[in-house]
Amino acid sequence: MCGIIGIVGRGPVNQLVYDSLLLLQHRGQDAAGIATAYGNHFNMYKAHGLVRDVFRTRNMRDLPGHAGIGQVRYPTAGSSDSLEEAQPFYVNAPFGITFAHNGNLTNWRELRESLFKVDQRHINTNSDSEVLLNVLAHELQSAAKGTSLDPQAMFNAVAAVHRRVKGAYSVVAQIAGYGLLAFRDPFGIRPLCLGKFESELGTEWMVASESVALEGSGFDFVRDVDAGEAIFVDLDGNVHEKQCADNPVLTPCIFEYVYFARPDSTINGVNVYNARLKMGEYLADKVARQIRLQEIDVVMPIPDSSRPAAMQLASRLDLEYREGFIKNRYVGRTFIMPGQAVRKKSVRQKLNAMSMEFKDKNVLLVDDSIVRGTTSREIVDMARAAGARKVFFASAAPPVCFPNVYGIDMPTQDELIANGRTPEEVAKEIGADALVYQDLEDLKSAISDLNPALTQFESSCFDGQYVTGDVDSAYLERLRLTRHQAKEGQAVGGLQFNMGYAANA
Ligand SMILES: O=P(O)(O)OC[C@H]1O[C@H](OP(=O)(O)OP(=O)(O)O)[C@H](O)[C@@H]1O
Ligand SMILES: NC(=O)CC[C@H](N)C(=O)O
Ligand SMILES: [Mg+2]
Repeated sequence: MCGIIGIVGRGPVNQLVYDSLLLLQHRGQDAAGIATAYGNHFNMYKAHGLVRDVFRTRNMRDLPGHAGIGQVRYPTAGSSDSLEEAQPFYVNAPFGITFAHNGNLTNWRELRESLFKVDQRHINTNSDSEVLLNVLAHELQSAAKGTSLDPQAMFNAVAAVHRRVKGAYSVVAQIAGYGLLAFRDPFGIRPLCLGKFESELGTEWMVASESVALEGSGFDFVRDVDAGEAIFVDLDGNVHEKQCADNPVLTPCIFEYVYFARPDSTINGVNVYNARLKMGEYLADKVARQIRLQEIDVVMPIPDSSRPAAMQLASRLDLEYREGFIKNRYVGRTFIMPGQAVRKKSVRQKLNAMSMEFKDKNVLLVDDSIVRGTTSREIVDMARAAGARKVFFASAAPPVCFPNVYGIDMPTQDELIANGRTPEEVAKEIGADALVYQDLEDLKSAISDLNPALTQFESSCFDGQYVTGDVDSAYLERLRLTRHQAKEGQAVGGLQFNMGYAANA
């Protein structure tokens, strides 16, 4: 999951983009980048690492301008090693565009081929985002009247993008000399919202993945960008908006509410913290049906993301709530780290069990989700080593059994611990005495209860239903093989593949 920011301000925006990216750091820890517009000239800097490590004073000084975009990356296509795949991206024609994307395209291979053979555009990385930028650039070129562009032409271009592209995409793009264009795919799978700030010099606008980035930077939340909608803010701060999809159906990723988003964000009218409290309530009722409550001495969260759900579960069941695991605040999120070895090592570095909370107790550990089982395996082990008698486990999300192709890096089924296993078998695998999973219907209700208008969700990792309609078993098998080949170090793409592709095509 990546985090994106776009700002049209009244003064220099480099610090503002930086500060907002810091507020989205939980969405991507691999690379960060900022591109600012100074008149018709773009300045850009991107590198691997956390925001605070990427930008030095000299880099910030080299980012002048009253408008800018930024991105924090969690790769789902290409690789985490390639700096060329870090964002923002830039193309020089038409007009000059800098671009940042959150999401993942499902038809990027087909698009890359048609871009090369028909549109005569060469893609030089394995990033689906570079493909998306080039589709946008091509459609802007087709929609523009000669050398000039108006908002209607931009909206026509976004409509054409919607017709060609499949998958998840929330986008911010700067068009040199014009302003900031932002849009969201017709299902609104990834979040995107708009905010404003009344400065002494006039209104400033910000588009961000999550509302926390707006509010934390002093901006007021205005609204979510609708599924399929495009918003254009010109360099004078005038806002133009248009629905560009033929048949938009808001179907947001349910995993944003479970894990990805910050609890203090509000997405599609639902506050994430409240949704997690509700998940705790529904989960409590299922725990009460499956485990004898007298057997549980204490409920504990697995920091950080499960805290609200665990707290509410304990309160509903009238059980004691304690924090037995202390988190090292200098270790990031383990799930979004690249590679299993580093994820496994980081769980131990990140969490430490305090024996006084575990000794001779039966504990119920609550996590927001169990995906590969990296965290739960280690945690159950740590709880026992700290003296726990019985270790029960509850997950605020249902079993994750299917790959995600829309911006979460879980591309193969065989890495998912619940794939092909019953909950009892997963319990055995992680070493727990019992395991309770949330039901999918209850998870959906936990969110819909807070906004009854929100009834449809992208929940493929739980139910195998892919909303874009182009993901079938053959697609998933190809994804699996690609991933296995990549792990074994075989050439499956990258720069050399692209060059070969160009030469042979
Ligand atoms: O089964 P797994 O593959 O281990 O994935 C699930 C775990 O990963 C996430 O935690 P993470 O450490 O990424 O972040 P958090 O501090 O926000 O909980 C999530 O909250 C679960 O704890
Ligand atoms: N998680 C995301 O949003 C990833 C964006 C893009 N697909 C990349 O890999 O860089
Ligand atoms: Mg966690």
